[in-house]
Amino acid sequence: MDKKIAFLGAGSMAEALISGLVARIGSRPANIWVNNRSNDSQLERLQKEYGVIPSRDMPSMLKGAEVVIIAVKPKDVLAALTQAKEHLNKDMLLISVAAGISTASLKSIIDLDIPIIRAMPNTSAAVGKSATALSGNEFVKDKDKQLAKEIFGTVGMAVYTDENQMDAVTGLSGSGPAYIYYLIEAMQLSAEQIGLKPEDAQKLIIQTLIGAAEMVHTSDKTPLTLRMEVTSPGGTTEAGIRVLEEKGVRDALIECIQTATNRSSEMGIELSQKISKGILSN
Ligand SMILES: NC(=O)C1=CN([C@@H]2O[C@H](COP(=O)(O)OP(=O)(O)OC[C@H]3O[C@@H](n4cnc5c(N)ncnc54)[C@H](O)[C@@H]3O)[C@@H](O)[C@H]2O)C=CC1
Ligand SMILES: O=C(O)[C@@H]1CCC=N1
Repeated sequence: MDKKIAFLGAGSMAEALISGLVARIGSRPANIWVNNRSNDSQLERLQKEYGVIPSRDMPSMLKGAEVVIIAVKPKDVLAALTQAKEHLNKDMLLISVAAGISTASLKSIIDLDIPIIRAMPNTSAAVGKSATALSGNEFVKDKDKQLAKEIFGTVGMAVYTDENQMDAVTGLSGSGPAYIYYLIEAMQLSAEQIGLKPEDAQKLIIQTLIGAAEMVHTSDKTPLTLRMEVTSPGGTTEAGIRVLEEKGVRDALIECIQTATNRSSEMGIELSQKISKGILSN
């Protein structure tokens, strides 16, 4: 891709997207510009590792940029966009990955009628496996939708949805990798306790997860059917799953995703309040 892309923010999400873009679409690294608030060594590292251009000079960053991606924390969106807004124009596509922040809030900060896409990827973008949901404001045209889909499509799967679904997407798949890592951490701890060698356990855990994901992905069977196929009456799985049920793990997961979803919506409200009070700092 030959388009100039400017990243405002250079943290985990920006890096996951950059690494995916550079590795997968052969985006020319010299077309990817990136800034952050103050961490010079992080910018140097990104330059070294991916060949992208670090810059804190907003006019140079945004001059000729066709896509501007906001990848700062939700609480920093107002400050970052306030700094950028006079260099934005209607030929640009603004994409925000900030959790909870609506396209209406973004538009009210920049005060410009330009296409804005709210995206919710996840950090598996770094390995080309993000699950990304996208939604756009009223100025988004088909070509903008295609461009965003191309960008996020190169780092995984990308689908369009209604903006009112985005908080739920954030709670489910935006935060989702962390839930899976949490499960892996627990499996690692238990492997230690049951006396497995850590290096064997690691390989077994990873392959078990990949295999189960692949089964759900490719099989016509429901997860329940697949689970029942593992569960022999009176056997090990039944004994293990009984503990999960007794401890309320299913309910805990449901509550976890609901709470993350609620938090996304709260973060949106917090930003709206800051915008209406004109508070730029954290
Ligand atoms: N980490 C994740 O799994 C995901 C994160 N997101 C969203 O991505 C955004 C970034 O998250 P992370 O990368 O995890 O955060 P992070 O804390 O790793 O990175 C944030 C970056 O923004 C920079 N920054 C702060 N204020 C700035 C300003 N005024 N101008 C320019 N840069 C500024 C920081 O220096 C840092 O480089 C958040 O809004 C988050 O909701 C979305 C999906 C998944
Ligand atoms: O924890 C967060 O707020 C961000 C949004 C989705 C994943 N990480």
